[in-house]
Amino acid sequence: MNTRCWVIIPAAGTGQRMRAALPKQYLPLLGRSVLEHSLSHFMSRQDIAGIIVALAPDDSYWPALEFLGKSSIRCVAGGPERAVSVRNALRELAQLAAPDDWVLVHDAARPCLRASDLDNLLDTLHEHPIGGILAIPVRDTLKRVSAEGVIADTVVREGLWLAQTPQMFRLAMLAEALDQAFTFGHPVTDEASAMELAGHVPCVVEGHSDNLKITRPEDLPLAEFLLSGLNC
Ligand SMILES: Nc1ccn([C@@H]2O[C@H](COP(=O)(O)OP(=O)(O)OP(=O)(O)O)[C@@H](O)[C@H]2O)c(=O)n1
Ligand SMILES: C[C@](O)(CO)[C@H](O)COP(=O)(O)O
Repeated sequence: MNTRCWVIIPAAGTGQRMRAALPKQYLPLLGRSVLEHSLSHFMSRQDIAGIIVALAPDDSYWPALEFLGKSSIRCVAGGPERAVSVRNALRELAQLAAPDDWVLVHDAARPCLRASDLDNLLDTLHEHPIGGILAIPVRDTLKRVSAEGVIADTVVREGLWLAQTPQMFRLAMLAEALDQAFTFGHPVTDEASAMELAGHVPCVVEGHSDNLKITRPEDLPLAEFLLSGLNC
């Protein structure tokens, strides 16, 4: 049976750390919004069955966006945390997809995803029983810093990776894992954390550091440089 691939784009955040006048996923980036760039990596792909975007319930920006293919995207109400937004989208997706279908969750705030990294993730994991994530190994020395702003200790960085998105998991497994995380009150900041808590062992596919998450003001000009250089 051919399993299909679906995409969930959590785009319901408020971008507090960005300190911008509007949610960071709607900030302009080379002539279109950050969100449109992130969506564009999936819109034209024949191997993506559909896209669900989780929007803030009071989002007034999405209706004003006009781009080719927008009407093919389903929208759901996001929640107070990213994981709730993803869970809401999974519930919508459960009406469209089969339990063993793949779901790729990709942050709206990651517009610089390389097509080659997405291809590599799909090619590496498409027959895997569980799935996994894009990630990059830590390159800097890591310090744990105390509340007083001084170094408490140095964290051994061997084996440490920075999780990115897309995070690619079997739909039913992920939905169950997220529900369990909420049931047991475990806050999760990514899908892999919920899968780990459920006892699964997600894979890691190495990506690139330019798949940055636009989080703070300095990230936007960096994304502009990367996108113009990568001709994404
Ligand atoms: N309740 C939330 C919070 C975040 N997100 C989305 O999850 C992605 C990663 O979250 P993050 O970078 O933390 O975005 P914000 O929560 O908007 O940022 P901040 O923490 O600075 O407010 C973003 O695309 C964001 O829109 C979401 O869909 N629902
Ligand atoms: C999912 C994620 O991008 C992986 O690094 C990250 O956990 C999102 O965290 P945020 O605090 O919601 O930005």
